[in-house]
Parts: sequence; structure tokens; C-alpha cells
Amino acid sequence: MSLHQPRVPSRSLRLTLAALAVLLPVLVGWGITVSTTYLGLRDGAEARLRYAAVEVNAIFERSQHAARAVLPLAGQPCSDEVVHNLRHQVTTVLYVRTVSLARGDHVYCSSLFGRQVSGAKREGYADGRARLMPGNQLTPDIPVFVWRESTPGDAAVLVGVSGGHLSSALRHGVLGNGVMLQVGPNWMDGKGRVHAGTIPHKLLFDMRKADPVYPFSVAVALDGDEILLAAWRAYEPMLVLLVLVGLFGAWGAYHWLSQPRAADEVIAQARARGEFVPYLQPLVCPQSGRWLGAEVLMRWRDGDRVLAPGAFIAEVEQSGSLGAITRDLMAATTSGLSGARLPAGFHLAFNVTASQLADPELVGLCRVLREKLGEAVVPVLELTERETFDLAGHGGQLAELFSLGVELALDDFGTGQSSLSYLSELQVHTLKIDRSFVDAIERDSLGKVVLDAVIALGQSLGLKLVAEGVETAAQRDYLQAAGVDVLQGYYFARPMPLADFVRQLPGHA
Ligand SMILES: Nc1nc2c(ncn2[C@@H]2O[C@@H]3COP(=O)(O)O[C@H]4[C@@H](O)[C@H](n5cnc6c(=O)[nH]c(N)nc65)O[C@@H]4COP(=O)(O)O[C@H]3[C@H]2O)c(=O)[nH]1
Repeated sequence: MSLHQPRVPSRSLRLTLAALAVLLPVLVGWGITVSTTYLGLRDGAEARLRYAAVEVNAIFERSQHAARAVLPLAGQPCSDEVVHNLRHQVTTVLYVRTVSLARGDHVYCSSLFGRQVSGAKREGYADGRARLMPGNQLTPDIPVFVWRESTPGDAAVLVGVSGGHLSSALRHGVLGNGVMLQVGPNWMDGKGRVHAGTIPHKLLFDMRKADPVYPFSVAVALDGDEILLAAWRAYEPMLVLLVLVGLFGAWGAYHWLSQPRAADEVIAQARARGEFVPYLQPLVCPQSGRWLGAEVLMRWRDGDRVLAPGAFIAEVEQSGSLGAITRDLMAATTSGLSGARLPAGFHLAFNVTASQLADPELVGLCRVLREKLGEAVVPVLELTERETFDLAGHGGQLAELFSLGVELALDDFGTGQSSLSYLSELQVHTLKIDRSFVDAIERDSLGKVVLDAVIALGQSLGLKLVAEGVETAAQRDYLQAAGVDVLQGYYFARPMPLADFVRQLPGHA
């Protein structure tokens, strides 16, 4: 709680917030990159799956086409003409590498070797027609795709396609294993390697598409780390820029947080939190020591810390909130004292500036005060002399206040320039003798001469005299002997919280 403290008082909190300002763009940038990478991969994968499905479908279709073209030859002896027909398919149909005729589990005629018998098992074909193998006798290391078209008997045509055609359909532009192809019990990854089993499922990203005509499906499946790796590659070039932006933001944030907040803002917040509270200082009878009333003094309380007006009243006035805070104090004091038994003629004094006398709400507050605290209480408005004010035009408001029994006191009398003019213009009841004159009593200075003159002036005008700042018994004795009506000062009691005042009042009434 101070008008000049930084927006965020704690240095470690300011540093933490500045560090967050560095981290924020870095984290936000990373989050955006990961999500855009994920979405990009998903869109890309969809397109790649469609592309691969069309390409693989075309390979299956061509293979089937070539096989059907020579199906009538299946079961026929492997004549030169038959071999010629088989070779014709190889040379004219795209993708086709070999065409062979089989009987049972054996090939007996092929476009490559003519008449030659070799094994050709019938198992492992998806739907009895399509088979993906890691290699064959001819090219053990190169995957082969075989299409089998059977006759009603046990003869068949086998069309072989190099796995390279399939893998080039799969590998375009997709991460990890690329697009994968499942045919029967085997699958091929985007790099063209054939594996036994089914394409492994992945949790984060798993898209599959089965062909409606041919027995195969294509899939894209990625792990989280594969996605993060792709995101990191896209993010790396941005990182330096984001760190620089973050450092700049952190520097700006630290400076901004270190700046003092605007006084208006601090005061408005403190008021909203009810931090401006009334403290009461007793007004004491010099002869009996009884409490005849109290002056209400503003305090700014935040937890255990309590500030006196000297530290903030000028800023409060400048901020334009003084009127509102004075009203808050009047309302709080009225309700705080409403349960207390106040002695008859109890003077309750509030500090107001001359311009506040024109505040139309003042009349209402004084009325409530009289209603709640009873007719025995005399509201007093102490005019402080921080400003000069033209009271002309506010006679009606003053008359209303006087009709409610409100009295006016001139505060710090003798120190300002306007006291004497107020004295002539206003219907003043009380002069409050400034502390500096009371201080002069024991020093026999010029101040003491002024004190005597002020007392004489007040008495000759028939005004009540209150001396403030009484700190010693000698001051009390002097003022009492001089005929001052009321005394106020640390000698009797310091300003205290309202509740303490209410507690102590019965002992001094
Ligand atoms: N050294 C010493 N001081 C004593 C003694 N007895 C009382 N005082 C102090 O003298 C001041 C008396 O109030 P003031 O002259 O109206 O002077 C007040 C008044 O002009 C102004 N103020 C206080 N509350 C309000 C308020 O609610 N509204 C307005 N407009 N001004 C206020 O702030 C001034 C200072 O208030 P505080 O700091 O509370 O200071 C108070 C009080 O604590 C004493 O024996 N020795």
C-alpha cells in the first residue's frame, strides 16, 4: 500500500512474470506448430491415401486385365504360340512383368522361361486372387505382387508385377512408414518392404481405406513422436525469432510492472476495498477530562499498516475522490457509533474542504447522522484551508445544514490566508487553534503571543475555542487557564479506530 509502489511490488513476481513473457510466445508458437503440423499431416494423409488407393487399384486392374486376356490358354500345353501370347501381355500391359500358366501348385509355362516347371503355392492369396510376397525365385530381394485368375478347373494364370510399382504408389510425401498396403496376410510399407501380419495400429493417428473392388487396403498410421518430430522441423527456424520476441516482451513487461501505478487508480482500488477508514480522536473538557466529542480523521489501512493523511491526502484531493471518501467516512462513523450511548451535546467533527460544503449529498449524510445518532449529537464540519473557495451561491445549502443543527469550525486557525475571510463570511461556531501555537506555549516565542491574540479574538466574537495538539500537562493548564473550551491532543488520547473509541467512551463520558 503506497501511492508510489510499482504495479507489482514483489521483484521476484515481476521476474517470474517477465520469464513467462519469454516463455509465452515460445510455448504458443510450439502449440500452434504442433497443431498445424497435425492438421497438415491429416489433410496430407487423406490426399495420399486417396492417391495410393487409386494407383494400387490401377495396378490390380491391369494385372487382372492381363490375366483374363490369356485365361483361355490356362491348361493348354505350353506351345510357342501360347508363350508368345503370354509375352504379348508383358509387353503391352502396363506394370506387368511376367505372365505364367499354372496347374495345381505348379507353374508349367511362363513368359520369361517358356516351358519350365516350378512351384506356385495356392495359399496366401487374398480372396484367392492377390498375393504380396517379399520376393520370389527370380528376384528374392525385390517384392512381388501376383494376381491369380483361375479357371473352373485347377488351371490358373499368374500375373507378376514388380513390388517397385506398388511402393512408388505408396511412398509419396508421407511421414514415418508412409502409406502402407495390406494384401492378404502381408503388408508393404512406404519404403517397399514386405512384412507378415497386419499393419500395426497407432493410437494418435490411424487412417485406413479399403478398396471397394479389389482385396487390398491402404493405411497411414503415425506415432506422437513422429508428429512431434515433424513439428520440430517446422518450428526450429521460428524458435530464435520467438525467443527474441519473448525477450523483448519480457523487458517491456518488467519495465511496465516496475512503474508506479497511477495514483487515481490506486486510490479508487483502495476505496473499493474499503481501505479508507475513520479514526476518532477525543475532544476533551479541560476541567473534567470528559470526552465531549471526537474529531474523525481519515486513515488508509491495508492489513496491519495504517497511513495518516499526510502521506496521501494531496493525491486523494487531486484524484477527485476526496468528496466520495469523506462521504464513506461519515457513513461508516454514523453506523459505527449508532449502538454507542453518546452524551448529550456530543460534537462529532469531520474535516471538509470549503468546496465540499457545496456537495449536495452532505445535507443528506448529516440528516442520516442526526436520525441515527439522535438529536443530542452535534455534527461539526471542520473547514480545512487547502483551498480558497467562493461561498457565494451556496447560502441555501448552508442554511439547510444549519437547520439540521450542523456547526462550522475553522481548522488550523491562524495558519492559512483565508481564515479571517471565512470568519467574516461564514456563520462559524468554533475556532480550532493550530498545533503550532499550542507548541509555542512552553517556548515563550512569538507563537505564544499569536495564541493569546487568537484566544482573545475568539472570545470576543463569542466563538467556541478548541486547541489541538495538546501534548503536555503544562499546555493543558495554560489553555485551561486562558479559558479555551475544548482540548485535543496526545496528552489525552491519540486518534484510534472507531471500535476502540466506542469501547473506551463509557469510561470518559
Ligand atoms: N503531533 C501531534 N499531532 C496531533 C496531536 N493531536 C492530534 N494530532 C494530529 O493533528 C491532526 C489534527 O487534525 P487536523 O488539524 O484536522 O489535520 C488533519 C486534516 O487537515 C486532514 N484530514 C484528516 N482526515 C481528513 C478527512 O477525512 N478529510 C479531509 N478533508 N482532511 C482530513 O489531515 C490532517 C492531518 O491529520 P492527522 O495526520 O490525522 O493529524 C491529526 C491528528 O492526529 C498531538 O498532540 N500531537
